[in-house]
Amino acid sequence: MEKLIIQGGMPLKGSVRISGAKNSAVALIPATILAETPVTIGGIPGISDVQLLGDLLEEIGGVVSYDGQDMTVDPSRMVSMPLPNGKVKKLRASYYLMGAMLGRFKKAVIGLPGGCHLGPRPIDQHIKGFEALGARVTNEQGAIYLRADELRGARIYLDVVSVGATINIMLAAVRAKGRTIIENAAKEPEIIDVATLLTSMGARIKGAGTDVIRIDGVDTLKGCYHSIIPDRIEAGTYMILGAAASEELLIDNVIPQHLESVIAKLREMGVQVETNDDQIIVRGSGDLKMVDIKTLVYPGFPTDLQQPFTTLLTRANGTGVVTDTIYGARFKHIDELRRMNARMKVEGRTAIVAGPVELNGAKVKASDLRAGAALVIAGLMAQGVTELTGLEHVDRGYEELEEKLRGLGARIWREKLTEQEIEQIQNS
Ligand SMILES: CC(=O)N[C@H]1[C@@H](OP(=O)(O)OP(=O)(O)OC[C@H]2O[C@@H](n3ccc(=O)[nH]c3=O)[C@H](O)[C@@H]2O)O[C@H](CO)[C@@H](O)[C@@H]1O
Ligand SMILES: C=C(OP(=O)(O)O)C(=O)O
Repeated sequence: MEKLIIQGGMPLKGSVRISGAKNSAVALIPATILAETPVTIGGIPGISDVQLLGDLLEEIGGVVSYDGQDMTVDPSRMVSMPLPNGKVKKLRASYYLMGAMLGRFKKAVIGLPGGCHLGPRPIDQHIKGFEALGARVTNEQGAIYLRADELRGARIYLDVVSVGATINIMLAAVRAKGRTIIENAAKEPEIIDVATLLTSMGARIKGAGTDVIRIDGVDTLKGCYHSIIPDRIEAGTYMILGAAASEELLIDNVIPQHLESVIAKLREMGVQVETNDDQIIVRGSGDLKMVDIKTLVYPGFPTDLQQPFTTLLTRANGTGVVTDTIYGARFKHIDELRRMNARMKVEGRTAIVAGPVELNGAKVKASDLRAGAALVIAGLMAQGVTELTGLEHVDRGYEELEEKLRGLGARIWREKLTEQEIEQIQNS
């Protein structure tokens, strides 16, 4: 086990290149199951969720190679091996194996997924979709059993706008007989990315990126090459860092349109943000105006950036209200930020932040992925040294975090935890 040591207070400057999108990669990799010949995806980020999914595809007979950029999956010898336990429980996105294996093999057994603990993460809409397509779905001792004699297209109205359910239903429906219509679908860029891959594989999908998606099932899908979209959440994290602790930060390999809500919020605070085709430049400013944040489905403010943005608000003047309408309990970073001198508290689905305050370095723990990002930014803003544990969460989503930050002038490195520190963490 390791900890990150962050020596705060260094002014950051320079440019950072954004990796491929985690939340696309974790759906694109399972989608390769649906093909009958090898699929290559370019720009796959080197993060632990990717490693786990690669291992899972190998468990079911896939041949997977990854050179740190391109991942090639040969799905030709895959079988519908049950995966009730083990690695499926370590990440949320293992639920995409349900849709993909159901689509290809008409059966699957997948343990209920893990991922960040953000409060309840139900999958009732995924199951409703699979059932509408003709699958029988049962939960037996914590594993979901899916079986179908054949999948038939259906009209499915999602009761809640869900990224996971939209993608999972799309994965199953591309090889169903006839037309599927998903109404009240989510519109996130990652959904368009998955639909683009599936279309290159031979699927017939219209409307991805709008709230009605039409899918005409096909009998077979073939291999192809697909280039992943840049990670808008990683980009947003560096934009927030740029506003919080840099003179000027250039964020390269980004699609600015994916971050309009974040750009607008930063500008509302008085941060200078410039965009061009595939870059964003953020200039930190002395005085920041306090703002309220409310997370919403895309194109609203992303829940995945709520936690890092809360850290930035500690520098702003006044009192702000942060509301997470997607995951109302996504506030485990607040207590840790308070250890660093932040003035904030949680009230129901909101956090109240008062600023400006000067953050102090402290020993803190990441409870989940974006809480980790929030604390890394806090550590870089703070006076003194911050020691961050819980790095297994951060490693799920940020490729080469320390390397990228050191490239901007940050003093940040990893150290092994002592036995005494490991014992303290295990007892806390
Ligand atoms: C809409 C949204 O912002 N989705 C985010 C969510 O995706 P993720 O795929 O985890 O969540 P969904 O988009 O599926 O869920 C959105 C909301 O619908 C609820 N729900 C979902 C499925 C279901 O069957 N039943 C149900 O009630 C969820 O509890 C949540 O409140 O977290 C990911 C990781 O943090 C983000 O990358 C996604 O952008
Ligand atoms: C919470 C996240 O990931 P996951 O849904 O995979 O747990 C995230 O990407 O912020």
